[in-house]
Amino acid sequence: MTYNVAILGASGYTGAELVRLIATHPSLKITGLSGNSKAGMAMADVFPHLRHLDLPVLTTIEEMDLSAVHLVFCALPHATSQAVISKLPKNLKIIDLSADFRLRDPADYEKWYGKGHAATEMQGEAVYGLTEFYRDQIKDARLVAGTGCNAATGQYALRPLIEAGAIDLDQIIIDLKCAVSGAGRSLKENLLHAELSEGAHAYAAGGTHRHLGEFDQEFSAIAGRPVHVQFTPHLIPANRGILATCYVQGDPATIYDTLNAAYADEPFIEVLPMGQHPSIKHIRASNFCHIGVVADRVPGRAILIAALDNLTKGSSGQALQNANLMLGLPETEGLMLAPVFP
Ligand SMILES: NC(=O)C1=CN([C@@H]2O[C@H](COP(=O)(O)OP(=O)(O)OC[C@H]3O[C@@H](n4cnc5c(N)ncnc54)[C@H](OP(=O)(O)O)[C@@H]3O)[C@@H](O)[C@H]2O)C=CC1
Ligand SMILES: CC(=O)N[C@@H](CCC(=O)OP(=O)(O)O)C(=O)O
Repeated sequence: MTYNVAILGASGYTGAELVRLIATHPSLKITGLSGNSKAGMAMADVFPHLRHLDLPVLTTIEEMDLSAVHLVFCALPHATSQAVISKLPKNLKIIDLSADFRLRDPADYEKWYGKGHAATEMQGEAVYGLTEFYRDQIKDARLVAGTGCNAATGQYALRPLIEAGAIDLDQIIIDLKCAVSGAGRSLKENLLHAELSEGAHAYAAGGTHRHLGEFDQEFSAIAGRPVHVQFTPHLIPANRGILATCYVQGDPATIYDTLNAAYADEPFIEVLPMGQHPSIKHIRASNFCHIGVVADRVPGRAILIAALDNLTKGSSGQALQNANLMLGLPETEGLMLAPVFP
């Protein structure tokens, strides 16, 4: 059977990445693509790298015919997303890539996003989209909330360790580097080539980045008590990729064994041999996440390094993995592409 899918926000980076991945998916057909300022344009004119594909023209969301669509990917900015999703037909399966349905508590949403949520009843219904940890719920979900890309990277390194009680919960530091496509395709001064290239800077230091809402929600739920990690992201002059270096207190060998056991059967999570360092070059444009464990020179301390592609495992690849589950398809379908190297 072929399932029809529509992509809202197809003229953005994650939307285009969804098109790239779905183009060779054996069971999905793209029947609708939306843009906002780009509505009315051909995808080939917005994204020349997709020129070889026979794709629908970008329309507005209002113009889109969803009557024969099985699943919608919503790759819109947060806040816009909740307004759009709350009006979609109730029979549609939806994967939201924005932040709008990641936080289960409306008060948390308001705290981290500075505005009340307009569809609080749907917040409770949404399943958090970190596939490896919510697989069974995702299979039966109508609405799945794709994770933040930074939040996903840190969680892959740390979740099994918190679950196993293998690290000190009050001494977790996540030092993360994010490539520029993480900020989306809209024009921002600090993303201009002249200001970005040869540079690197921290942002949202001091515990203000909104992905802390996801870390707090998820880590505290696993631990059964509040967990407040220290987290500072940095913008780096790369196009795609996230590298999270996490400093923890715990026995390195136990940490390594715990991660290895947790991910032994996971098709997309690779724990590297002890002591090896992941690189964003090794997961580029793929759905893989690499995790390295290094023992510190001081006993009882370890460094975890996780790398994934923000546009693939951090958003659109994750979304496709979840779509496969929601539609009863093999979870890895369309996603086993090797990373692009060099
Ligand atoms: N980039 C990343 O690495 C990640 C992004 N996300 C989240 O995914 C979502 C999409 O991100 P990304 O693709 O990077 O964003 P982009 O800025 O690249 O794209 C945004 C898309 O939304 C459309 N859009 C903007 N405003 C409106 C509106 N008012 N009504 C309808 N459509 C609108 C744009 O249309 P047009 O261009 O035609 O105006 C475009 O298609 C965001 O919520 C983001 O936070 C999540 C994880 C990672
Ligand atoms: C470089 C850069 O700006 N990166 C973004 C990553 C955004 C992301 O994961 O998406 P959401 O906005 O959907 O949470 C950031 O750190 O905010």
